[in-house]
Amino acid sequence: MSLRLSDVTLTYPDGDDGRVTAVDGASLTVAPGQVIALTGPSGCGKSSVLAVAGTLIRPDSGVVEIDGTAVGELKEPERAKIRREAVGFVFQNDNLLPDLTALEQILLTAHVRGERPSKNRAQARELLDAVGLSEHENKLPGQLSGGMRQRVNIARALMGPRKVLLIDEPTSALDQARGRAVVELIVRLSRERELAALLVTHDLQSLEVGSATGADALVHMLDGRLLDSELVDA
Ligand SMILES: Nc1ncnc2c1ncn2[C@@H]1O[C@H](COP(=O)(O)OP(=O)(O)OP(=O)(O)O)[C@@H](O)[C@H]1O
Repeated sequence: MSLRLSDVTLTYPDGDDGRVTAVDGASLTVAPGQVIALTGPSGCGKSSVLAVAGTLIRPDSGVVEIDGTAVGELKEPERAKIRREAVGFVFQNDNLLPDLTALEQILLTAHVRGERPSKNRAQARELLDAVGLSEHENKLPGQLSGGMRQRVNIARALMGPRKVLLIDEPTSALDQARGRAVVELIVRLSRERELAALLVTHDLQSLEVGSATGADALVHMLDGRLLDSELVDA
């Protein structure tokens, strides 16, 4: 399994000597090529699940496995390596740098990993092609529409030997048609590349769970708990 959370609990200090429980005993398995959507009210813990799954935060208890490795037992440099190489993040804002072209935005990820851009140019071009932007590789973010920028963002998240894709509200800045196209793109690329994808969203209209172009399952979250997790925990 590419991503597995077993009985994960995460608390934060509440600023008053106490702790707030953001994730409460969450168990979830996402297989390669599977897309699980996670939804629930604001503050229920969705982003915290992504942060734990992506090794950005260590949980208080429980096990997180990425591509079969229990990442909680690793030291920080090893966790950082897995995060840089195996995990792609897509956040709601595209966070593109204003002075880099679409191609350069994607190459930057490899540059951060210490690789030479020339080595990765072919993969970056292939990713731009996969998101339908090969004719726009030299454009700056200011010359692209919101939907195109989000597609650059997705291509950037896929650069490298990815196993897991973690996506937080990718459609919130888009209208419904573009939002649906972005979700379809995430689903198609995750299946083609056998990525385990966990997609946080409020936008259930863009989802079409169970259809050919939709997520494989929808998991509801409330007060830190995954309500339907048995559906996908087999
Ligand atoms: N860094 C932090 N320090 C303290 N409490 C936090 C921190 N981050 C999140 N929380 C709290 O943890 C709980 C879960 O927050 P989280 O952001 O994971 O929820 P969410 O479902 O993603 O919300 P939203 O949909 O609004 O983004 C909330 O009560 C929130 O206030």
